[in-house]
Amino acid sequence: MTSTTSGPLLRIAGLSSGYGRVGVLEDIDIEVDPNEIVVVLGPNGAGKTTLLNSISGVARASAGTITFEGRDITGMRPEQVVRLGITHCPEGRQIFQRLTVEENLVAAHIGRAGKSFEALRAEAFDLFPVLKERRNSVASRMSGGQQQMLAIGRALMAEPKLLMLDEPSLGLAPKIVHQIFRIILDLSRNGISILLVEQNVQLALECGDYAYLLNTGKVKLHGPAQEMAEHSALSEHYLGGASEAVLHV
Ligand SMILES: Nc1ncnc2c1ncn2[C@@H]1O[C@H](COP(=O)(O)OP(=O)(O)OP(=O)(O)O)[C@@H](O)[C@H]1O
Repeated sequence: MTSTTSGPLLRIAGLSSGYGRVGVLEDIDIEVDPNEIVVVLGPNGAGKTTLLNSISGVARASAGTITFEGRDITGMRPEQVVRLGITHCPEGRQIFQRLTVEENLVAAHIGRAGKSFEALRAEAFDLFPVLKERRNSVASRMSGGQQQMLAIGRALMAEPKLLMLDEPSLGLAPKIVHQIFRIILDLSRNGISILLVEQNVQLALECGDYAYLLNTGKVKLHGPAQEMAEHSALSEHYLGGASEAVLHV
């Protein structure tokens, strides 16, 4: 296992994966460059979450490779993957509902790259001042937007080089969604690469550098986000259930 810093940060080549004997992804190629925001779009059941689960070691690869910073991480356990600098912020947030903001942040600090808990907490509070205001509040008492901010704040406590966000805008009011997307842009400007699964096609493509469209476990379309945005009518149509033939145009 050699490690190099040249080339993409994350390279997925010929990946097929799933859960037990259930195959979901088939022959997927995806790359994320340093400082890039890569968007993954697709209808329900397309395999977007399974892609993130495959990278974080939750879903098992049956073929292909996942390489991070030149190191083959295929088949690594989730805790090993986190320690290498990949953090998965799952759909539905999955914060500890009964714990306070502060306790949630403490639980997520793994001391990966040597920054102290206090330094990382200060960074999270700078990004999300509401978390500082509500540091002693129990998570379940907070709004959906605040809980999403806590979920991202928690993910940052592991000092990721690559942050994977699964539908961070889900169920949130438009004003909060814009706030979350501004934070995502800030994170990428601060050197964190982002792999973003989103149903909000328009905002995701405005924010992203490159995008992939998944359906039935395969990459159907990919390209620079701006070019993909020109396909947005197609994507919207697609998200409503267009045929594969249309997508191959
Ligand atoms: N733990 C699991 N075990 C078996 N099959 C699963 C499991 N999780 C998901 N699947 C199946 O894998 C397929 C892809 O699901 P996945 O959650 O990756 O899609 P998605 O694109 O993220 O969809 P959504 O937008 O609804 O979250 C679906 O057919 C789903 O039923």
